[in-house]
Amino acid sequence: MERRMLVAVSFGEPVLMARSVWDWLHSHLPSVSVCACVSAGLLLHYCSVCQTKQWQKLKTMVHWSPFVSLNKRYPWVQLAGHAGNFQAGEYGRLLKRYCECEQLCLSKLMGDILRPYVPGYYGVVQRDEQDYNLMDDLLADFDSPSIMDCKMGSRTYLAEELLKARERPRLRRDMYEKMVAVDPGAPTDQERAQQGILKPRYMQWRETLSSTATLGFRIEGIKRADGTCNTNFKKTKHREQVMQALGDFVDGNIQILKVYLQRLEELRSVLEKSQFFRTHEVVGSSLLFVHDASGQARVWMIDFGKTVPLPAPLTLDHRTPWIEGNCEDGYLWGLDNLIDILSTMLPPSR
Ligand SMILES: O=P(O)(O)O[C@H]1[C@H](O)[C@@H](OP(=O)(O)O)[C@H](OP(=O)(O)O)[C@@H](OP(=O)(O)O)[C@H]1O
Ligand SMILES: Nc1ncnc2c1ncn2[C@@H]1O[C@H](COP(=O)(O)OP(=O)(O)O)[C@@H](O)[C@H]1O
Repeated sequence: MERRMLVAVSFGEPVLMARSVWDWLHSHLPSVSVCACVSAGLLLHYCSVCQTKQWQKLKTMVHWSPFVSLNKRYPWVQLAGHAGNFQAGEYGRLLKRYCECEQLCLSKLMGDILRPYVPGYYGVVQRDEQDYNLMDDLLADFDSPSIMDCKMGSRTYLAEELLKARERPRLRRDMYEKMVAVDPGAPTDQERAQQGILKPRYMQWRETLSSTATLGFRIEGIKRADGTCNTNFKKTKHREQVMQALGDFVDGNIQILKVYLQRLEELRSVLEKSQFFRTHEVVGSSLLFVHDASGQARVWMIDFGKTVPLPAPLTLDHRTPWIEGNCEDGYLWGLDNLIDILSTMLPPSR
C-alpha cells in the first residue's frame, strides 16, 4: 500500500493517491476525525506542489517526497540523457519526448526476438500539444531499486553528425564548457580562442576519456538503493575502475552479479540472432541494469534515438572496428568486454 501511495503521489495520480492516503491513515491513526484532518493537510500540500510545477522534472523527484516519514523513496529516477525528456504516464508507464527514430525502432522491436529485452512500447500519445512515445517504466516492479546506465558501443555519434560538422561546422560553446569543466587542459589553442568545439570532437574526446574507446561501453550513472546517485564516471576508463564501480553498484553481492551475467549472456545470444540488430546501426543506446533487495535483477536495452536502419543489403556484426563508411558500432564488442569483466568478478567456483 505504501508503495502504491508513493507511486501515485510521484506520478501525479490524484484519485489513486487520495484513496491510498486515506487507506493508510485509516489503518494507522486512532480516529476517523484525526485521519480526515491529516489527509486534508497532505492533499493541500500535494495540490500546491502540483500547481507550482505542473511539468515536474522527474529527475529531481527522487529527492522529493512529502512521505519521507514512511521511509520509502520515489521509485523513478533518470540517470542520464536529456533533462526534461520524460513525464510520468499512467502507473507503470513513461512518456518520453517524441523522436521519430526511436518510435520506428521501438515499433519494429515489438515484433523482433529482442522484445523481452526492451521496454514495452504503446505508440505515440499527446500531452499539452507535445508528442511522446509511451513505454513501460522498467523500474515499476522494483522496490527501492539500484540502477545503472551503461552506454554501449565504441562510438557515440552518427556518421551523419560527422558529415554535418564538416559541411556546416557549428561551434558548440556548451560542449566546450563541459570539456573545460572536466579537464581545463583538453581544448586546443584554437578551441580556446573560439570558446567552442565541434560535436564530433567533443564526443570523441568523451569516448577516449572514458572506457568507450577501449572497452566498447561506459558507465553513465549509478543510483544505489540507499538513494545515493553518481553520474561522475567521465574518467572511468580502465578495467579496474569499471570493476570497482560495478562492485559498488551490486554492493559486493555475488548472487546479483550472477543474475546480471546470466541475463547479459542471454541478451548476447539473442542479439546475435536478431534481424533488427543485424540490420541497424545502434549508437548511443544504453543497457539499463536494475536490481533490488529481493534479489531480482534485470537488464534492458534503452534509448534508440540514434539507432538507424542500414541501407540494404548491408548488415553489421557489431564487433568489427569502425572505419568511416562501414557503420560498425562496436556494440557486441562492448558487450563481450562487459560480460568478461563481470565473469572475472565472480569467484572461480561459478
Ligand atoms: O554526456 P555528455 O557529456 O553531457 O554529452 C551529451 C551526450 O553524449 C548525449 O547523448 P545521450 O543522449 O545518449 O546521453 C548527446 O545527445 P545525443 O544523443 O542527442 O547526441 C549530447 O549531445 P547534444 O544533445 O547535441 O548536446 C551530448 O552533449
Ligand atoms: N523505460 C524506462 N524505464 C525506466 N527508466 C528509464 C526508461 N528509459 C529511460 N530511463 C531512465 O532515463 C535515463 C535516460 O534515458 P534515455 O532514453 O537514454 O534518454 P535520452 O534519450 O534523453 O538520452 C536512463 O538512464 C534511465 O535512468
